[in-house]
Amino acid sequence: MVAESHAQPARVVAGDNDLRKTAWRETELVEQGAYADEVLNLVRRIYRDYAEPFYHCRLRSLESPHILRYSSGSYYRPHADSDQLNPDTGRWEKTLDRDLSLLLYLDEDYEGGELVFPNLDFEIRPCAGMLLMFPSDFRYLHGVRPVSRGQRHAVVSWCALQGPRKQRVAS
Ligand SMILES: O=C(O)CCC(=O)C(=O)O
Ligand SMILES: [Fe+2]
Repeated sequence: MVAESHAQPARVVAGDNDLRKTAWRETELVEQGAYADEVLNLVRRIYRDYAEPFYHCRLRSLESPHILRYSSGSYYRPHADSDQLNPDTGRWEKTLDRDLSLLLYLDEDYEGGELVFPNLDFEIRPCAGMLLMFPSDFRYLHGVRPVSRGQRHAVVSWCALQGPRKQRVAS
């Protein structure tokens, strides 16, 4: 599987049921309004209570979490959260200061929307309350299959870590 650069035209070339669309993603960003602080505190707590002891690391900085809404037809093509493929060299380059990615899922009642890790030959159907964390680099290329019914929401967050292990968190 070869990931493509972020610079993709928003043109649909295939049916709803696969990831062969040229737009990088089709998702909606949910306006968090008065809940933004609560979401940020929740995510900070998750990093502190789960990520730090598991990865033996310390948080350095945290981006404001996003909440993504996937309605029917929404999808996210395979991508790495911190790295981009340089089309000239064919090599992955770290372009964003992110070490760990966090996904927290909010819904049960939808179809499609599986999270796929093409390089790991692994996919999972998120359910409400499921928490996933993984290193943000190209080893953990991931994407979301099109949702075919209902709505799927995900809290998405990325953090940078302190210290020498920050470039590549052990899996
Ligand atoms: O919605 C998901 O399961 C993944 C979202 C994602 O990969 C991202 O926002 O970077
Ligand atoms: Fe991602």
